[in-house]
Parts: sequence; structure tokens; C-alpha cells
Amino acid sequence: MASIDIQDIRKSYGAVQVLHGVDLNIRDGEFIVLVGPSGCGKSTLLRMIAGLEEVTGGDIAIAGKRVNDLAPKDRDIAMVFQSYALYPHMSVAENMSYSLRLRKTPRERIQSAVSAAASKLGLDPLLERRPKALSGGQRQRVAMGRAIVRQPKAFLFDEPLSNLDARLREQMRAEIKKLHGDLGATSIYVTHDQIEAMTLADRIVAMHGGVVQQVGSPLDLYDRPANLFVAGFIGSPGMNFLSAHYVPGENGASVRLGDGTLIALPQKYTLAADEPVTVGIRPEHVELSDADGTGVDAGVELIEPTGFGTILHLTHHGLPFKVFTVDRTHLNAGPAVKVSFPPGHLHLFDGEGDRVTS
Ligand SMILES: Nc1ncnc2c1ncn2[C@@H]1O[C@H](COP(=O)(O)OP(=O)(O)OP(=O)(O)O)[C@@H](O)[C@H]1O
Repeated sequence: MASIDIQDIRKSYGAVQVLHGVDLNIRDGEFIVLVGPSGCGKSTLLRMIAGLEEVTGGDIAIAGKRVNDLAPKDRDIAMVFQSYALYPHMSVAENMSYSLRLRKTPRERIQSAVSAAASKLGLDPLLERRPKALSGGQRQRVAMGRAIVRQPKAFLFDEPLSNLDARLREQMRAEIKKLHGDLGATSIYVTHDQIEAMTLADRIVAMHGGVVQQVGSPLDLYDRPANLFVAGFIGSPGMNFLSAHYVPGENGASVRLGDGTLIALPQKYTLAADEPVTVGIRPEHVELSDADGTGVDAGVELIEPTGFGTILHLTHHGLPFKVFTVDRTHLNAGPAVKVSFPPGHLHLFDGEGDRVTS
């Protein structure tokens, strides 16, 4: 196991810069998830750590040793890909033992490593099969087994569950988390799936446009997103954003929506009167009541029952927003409801899209 230190890492393909200076210190044993939309540079960063892409600028150190110019095989890390990358002509056991055989590891050591990994992953009955006789989930387990037997300093995962159906993804996600709990190995996991990021990570690194937007625990990112991008990316259904202007007010600060509606804020902020801001509130934090209740008027556009809860698509003076509720009485909401925005759940972002904290 090892720490991984990334300092001012930059990557360009010709004139196109895709990583703009990434700094990240990963602790020994930590599970880090790189998350972001397609094209944000997360796979490129992972591949640079693995040694599969050249570093344009900056430094990468594994266990305190600079590895920029070290070949992938000399970095002592194992990579698990979306495509599994298994050898079709080898059995499961041969696939798992391949790297150890290359290293001329003694036969008994190979056997005990393969059998320990196989039993951890439930692969014992499949050891003699070829990959083509396995399901997608079983193949991904073999790919993980192959990584485990090497006892690498770190595991790198590149969207390993993308090819699996939703139920299997959920199951494998839990298995990966349990495996990390057992092995305690430093892991970096790339995904565009925010649920995977939230459930697996000790810390999430949210990326956008080749720039790290925020690094923190899953709940840090959920509770205190650093900017509009993170606020919108983490959480499902996504956070509602309302354009507004800041009103300092004598009896506490508020924001004024376009139609003049005032929404109370939890505190005063160091913003100028009338400064344009964006207010964010998660669908699960909006409070709903009947049309004759208290709050702001909203029209009901669409009701989506999910079983666990209900998503209501609402509008307030043409402004669309969503509410999520587990209260089934709202399944039959009429054409109009009232909503209120609890001040403690509001997020405020300035004109640049950055979180306003004080
Ligand atoms: N070999 C290459 N040559 C030129 N541009 C590249 C190359 N590889 C990646 N890119 C570009 O670099 C950017 C980052 O790509 P990268 O694969 O790291 O994104 P990603 O966040 O992992 O996306 P995805 O989830 O789609 O894999 C993209 O704009 C991509 O087009």
C-alpha cells in the first residue's frame, strides 16, 4: 500500500490542454473517486498515474517516489478496466496468475494467492472456465482477482462497472466497497456516476473541464458544494437553481426572485444589495403543502412516482423546479400547491457560480 501525491499535473494533446494543473494528496489506504462528466479528464489523470499516458507537466509520486518516467510495469499498481481486458485463451486461474507467472513467482505462492483471491471473490467454482463462459459480473470479478493477487501498492479502477446492468452494478459496487474494507489498499476509482462516487469514496474529487472543482467527503460535497457545477452534479434529482438578487434587509437577509417573491436566507452575507445570486435547494429539501397551505404558489406540471417517493415538476411564475417527497399524499396533488424553502437548506452562489459562505 502507498500514498500517491499528484502535484500540478498538466496534460496537453498537441495544442489542446485537457488537464490544467491538478494537485491531490492521496493517503495510504484511502479510496478516492474521480468523478465528472464525459471529457472532464478523469481517465487521462488515472492513466497518467498508471503510466499509460505521458506527463506534460507536474509530478506524480507513489509511496514518496517520483514515477513520472517509470514504465507502468515498474510502478507496482494494478488497473481494473471497464473492458475487463482478460485473455480469452486462458482459464480464470491462468488469467489471475498471469502477472505472477511473468514475475517467476514460486508455484506454491501463486497457488495460494489465486486461491485466496478466488475465495474472497466467490470465483472458486469458476477457476477452470474461459472468460467467454462467464457473465459480465463474473468477468469483472476475475479482473479484480487478477489485480488482487499481485498485492500492488494501489488499485486504479477505470469505470469498472459501466458494462453491467443496474442491479449487478449495485451488487458489485457493494462488493468493491467490502473488498476495500478487507484489503485496505489505496484505490483510485474513475466514474461519471455520482451514486458510485457517493457510496464508495472516502473522498470525492469532482472534476470539470480538466480542473478539480472540489475535493471532500461525499457528504461535504452534498452539504456544502463549492460551486454551481458540484451542486448540480452531486444529488439526484439534481439541485434546483433560482436566479435572484440579494436583499440585506433590516430583519435578516433574503433573496428576491424575478417576480418579486422574497425567500428568507439563514444569515446575512457580505454581498452588496441587489447583487445577482443563484439560490440552490435540493428537491428533497423543498417543503410541500396543499394549495390552501402556507408558502409560495406553484403550478404542478408533472408527477413522477418512483415507488420509494415522488418527483413533482413544478413551476413558479414560469420558473421550473422539482420537489422530491416520500409523502404519498402528494401523488394526487391538484394543479396547484404551495412550497416553502427552509432557510437552513438553501445554498447561495455568487455571479461567478462560487458558493457564498459568509
Ligand atoms: N489521445 C488523445 N488525443 C487527443 N485528445 C484526447 C486524447 N485522449 C483524450 N483526449 C481528450 O481529452 C479530454 C479528456 O478525456 P478523458 O478520456 O480523460 O475524459 P473522461 O473524463 O475520462 O471522459 P469519459 O468519461 O468520456 O471517459 C477529452 O476532451 C478527450 O477528447
